[in-house]
Amino acid sequence: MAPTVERKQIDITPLKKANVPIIFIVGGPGSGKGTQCERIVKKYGLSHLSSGDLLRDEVKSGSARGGQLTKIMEAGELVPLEVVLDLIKEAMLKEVAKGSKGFLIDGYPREVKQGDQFEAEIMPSRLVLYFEVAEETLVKRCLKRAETSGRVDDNAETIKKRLKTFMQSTTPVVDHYAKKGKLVKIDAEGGVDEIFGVVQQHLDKIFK
Ligand SMILES: Nc1ncnc2c1ncn2[C@@H]1O[C@H](COP(=O)(O)OP(=O)(O)O)[C@@H](O)[C@H]1O
Ligand SMILES: [Mg+2]
Repeated sequence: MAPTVERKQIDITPLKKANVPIIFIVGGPGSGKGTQCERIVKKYGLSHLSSGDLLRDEVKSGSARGGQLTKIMEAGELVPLEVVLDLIKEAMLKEVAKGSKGFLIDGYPREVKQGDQFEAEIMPSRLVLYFEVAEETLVKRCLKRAETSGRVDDNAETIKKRLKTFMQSTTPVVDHYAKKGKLVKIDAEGGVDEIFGVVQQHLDKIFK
């Protein structure tokens, strides 16, 4: 039984007051979530919060919790929901204080209960953008990124585990939001510009 993670008491009233659109960005490792989020931020001025980046920052902080996190990430497994959710909440509050127009929550949810917990504690997401890429393409892209990323989890062995985690835990997220009529599935095999063209067709409807 995983040790229960103590929750921080975080007052999210400012988030509820701001009531700006929240978009979940879902996709396998190397599916291009981060790349497309950069384009979206440039065009729509939204706040981009990557769960992986927030976790890596926590690891870099040298905190005791960071030490535990890096082991889980190197194993390609999922970090406890509560840890990620509290990091995201704190980051969202900082953004809202600066007047955020909306959020791209990148790399979260990675399992159905994460999405449900987020929506129960904060507010429902407006849309779920799912970047769909074939497994072999994901592996190729991650190995290519490994040449420069310096990430502890960009190596052949961990990439395989992350893929397994994605197939097992995250693909159910896609069906979960498809059933809610909130999923936009985007073929992300092609070039960055072509994919971003499709992304804009969906986001232009929300952000004038
Ligand atoms: N929502 C999450 N829940 C649990 N663990 C997460 C979550 N997001 C990221 N992680 C951890 O951080 C690692 C890297 O995530 P990320 O940077 O989003 O990878 P990528 O961008 O390649 O998909 C994941 O393999 C996992 O160990
Ligand atoms: Mg990423």
